[in-house]
Amino acid sequence: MSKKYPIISVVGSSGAGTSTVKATFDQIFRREGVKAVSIEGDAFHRFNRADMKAELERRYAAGDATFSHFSFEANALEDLERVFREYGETGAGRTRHYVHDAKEAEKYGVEPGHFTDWAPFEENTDLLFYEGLHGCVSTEGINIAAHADLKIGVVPVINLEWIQKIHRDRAQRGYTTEAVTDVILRRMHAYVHCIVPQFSQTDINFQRVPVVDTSNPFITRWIPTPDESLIVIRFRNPRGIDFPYLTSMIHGSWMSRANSIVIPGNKQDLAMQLILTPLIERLVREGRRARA
Ligand SMILES: Nc1ncnc2c1ncn2[C@@H]1O[C@H](COP(=O)(O)OP(=O)(O)OP(=O)(O)O)[C@@H](O)[C@H]1O
Ligand SMILES: O=C(CO)[C@H](O)[C@H](O)COP(=O)(O)O
Repeated sequence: MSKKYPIISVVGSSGAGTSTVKATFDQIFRREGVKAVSIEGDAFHRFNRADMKAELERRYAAGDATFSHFSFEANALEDLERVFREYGETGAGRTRHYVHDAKEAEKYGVEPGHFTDWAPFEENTDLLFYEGLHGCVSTEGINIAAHADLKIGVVPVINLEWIQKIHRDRAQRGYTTEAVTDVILRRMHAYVHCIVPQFSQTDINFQRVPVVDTSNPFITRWIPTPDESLIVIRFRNPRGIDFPYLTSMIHGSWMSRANSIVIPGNKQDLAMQLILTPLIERLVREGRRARA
C-alpha cells in the first residue's frame, strides 16, 4: 500500500474481461484528469511462446501435468512484486508487452509469441494500473496483493468465462475451439490453486452471470450479450458504501446480501463509474497531497 504512489490491480482469468474493464478505467482517468501508467499481467510471463512450449513438454515428460500460464512458476512474479513495490515507493518502474497476434505484432513491431523490450514508465504519474492474471497473488514468498491499494476481481461464472475465452481466442488469436478447450483443461489445476484464491484478496468483485442457457459452453454461437446477463457486485468491506444511492441510480438493481448488489448486465459501465470514481478520486487526491 502506498499513499504517495497508489496502485490499482484488476485481476481476472484469461478471457474474463479485464481488458474490457480497462476501457472503463481509462474513461474515468481521462474524465477526472488522472495520469495513469498501465501494465499488463502477460508482460510478466516467464517464457516466450516457444520456450513455454518446451518447458511444458519438459515438465510433462517429468510427470507434471499441472503446469500452465496460470501457474505461479510460469510467471516472473518476483519481478511483478518488485515493480509494484518500486512504483509504490518512487513512482518509477518498467514494463513490456507480450505480443499475442498479428494485430499486436504490427503495433509493437515484434513477432507474435515474443516480448517487446522492457521500457521505463513515464514520469510524474498519479497511479499505476495493472490488469491481468496475478495482480492479487499472496502466497509463500510473494505478496503482490499487499502492494495494491484498490483490488478488483473480474469473474464471470465459469461457463461464461470459457465462452468469452473461446470466442476471443478464435476471433482474435487464430486458435481453434479444440485448441482453446485443451488450454482450458490444462490450466484447470492452476486455475483452482493460483487464480481463484486471489478473489478473496480483492476489495470488489464483478461477477457476470448469464440469464440464457450456457450449459454447453463449447458450442455456443455467440457470447451472451450485456442484455442477457446480470452482474453480482460484492464488496469485501461494505462499510462506507452508499447502497441506497447505488440502487437508486442503477435502474433495475437490488441488494442480494448485506455486501452485494445485483445489476442488469447493460449497466456494468455505469455501475463501475459510480462505484470506482470516488475511490479513484480519493487515491489520487491523497497521493498528490503526499507528494506535494
Ligand atoms: N461485460 C461483457 N459483456 C459482453 N462481452 C464481454 C464482456 N466482458 C468481456 N466480454 C468479451 O469477452 C471476451 C474476452 O474479454 P477480454 O479480452 O477483455 O478478456 P481478458 O480478461 O482481457 O483476457 P486476457 O487476459 O486473456 O487478455 C471479449 O470478446 C470481450 O468482448
Ligand atoms: O491470454 C493469455 C493469458 O492471459 C494467453 O493465454 C497467454 O498470454 C499465452 O498466450 P499464447 O499461448 O497464445 O502465446
